[in-house]
Amino acid sequence: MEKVTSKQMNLIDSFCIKAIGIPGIVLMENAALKVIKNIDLNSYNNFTIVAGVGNNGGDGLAIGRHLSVLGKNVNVFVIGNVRHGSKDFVTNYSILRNMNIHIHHILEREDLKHLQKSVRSSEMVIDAIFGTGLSRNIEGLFERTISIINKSDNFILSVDIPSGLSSDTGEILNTCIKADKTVTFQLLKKGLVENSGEKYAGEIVVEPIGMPKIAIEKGLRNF
Ligand SMILES: NC(=O)C1=CN([C@@H]2O[C@H](COP(=O)(O)OP(=O)(O)OC[C@H]3O[C@@H](n4cnc5c(N)ncnc54)[C@H](O)[C@@H]3O)[C@@H](O)[C@H]2O)[C@H](O)CC1
Ligand SMILES: [K+]
Repeated sequence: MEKVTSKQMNLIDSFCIKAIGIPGIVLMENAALKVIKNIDLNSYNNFTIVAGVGNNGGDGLAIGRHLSVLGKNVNVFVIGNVRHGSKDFVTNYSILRNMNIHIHHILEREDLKHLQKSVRSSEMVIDAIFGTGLSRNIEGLFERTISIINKSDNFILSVDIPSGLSSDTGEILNTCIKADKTVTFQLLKKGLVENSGEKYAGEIVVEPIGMPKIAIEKGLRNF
């Protein structure tokens, strides 16, 4: 199976959006629905969603919306500065607010007790903190958040990449989510099957999200 780097994925992404005209929010919605497809909805009713403020976080918020609409109990946490949020993250953030779905913001250590309480009462954590945009060592509140999630006895499903794993090299950037399952979008990211990837990714499922072959070939030609 073809393995790609984050650079190649970004090329494919931007070709889809800019050259073909598939809006990023459409890809994000497709991604969210493919994660829902990989959740056994008969076995899980209580979820903790932990989202960063990039598009990986946007995926997480869209997943939370669908789970809520399906009648599941969902606690949504956002970590990072929403004002720095990506465009598509902000779209999904606003939708949740308009639906009066409470969003817990992890801004200081004090806020972690709400996360601790949530993971004690949930059965599954959706890890949507970082995806292919992880760019430096994870520290501070992000590190503590990952530790709380890893110590919980929840089933951990990572969106695209376990947060903390480099999608290019499979190295851990100081700490990493230890996922039971990773649903990765469209193509297998190199880091998932190299170095620490296999130890942290859990079961890997590659789910197409509607990217046309013409876009994929564009990205694969650039390495
Ligand atoms: N490629 C596709 O076809 C699709 C990808 N989707 C999802 O988008 C993410 C990639 O999103 P991106 O916005 O590029 O980056 P991330 O969300 O992974 O994170 C970037 C975010 O995090 C900040 N950051 C990076 N490193 C750190 C750190 N160590 N500490 C704190 N903050 C950090 C950075 O500043 C950004 O704010 C991909 O994985 C998919 O899940 C689409 O949604 C679907 C199509
Ligand atoms: K993730």
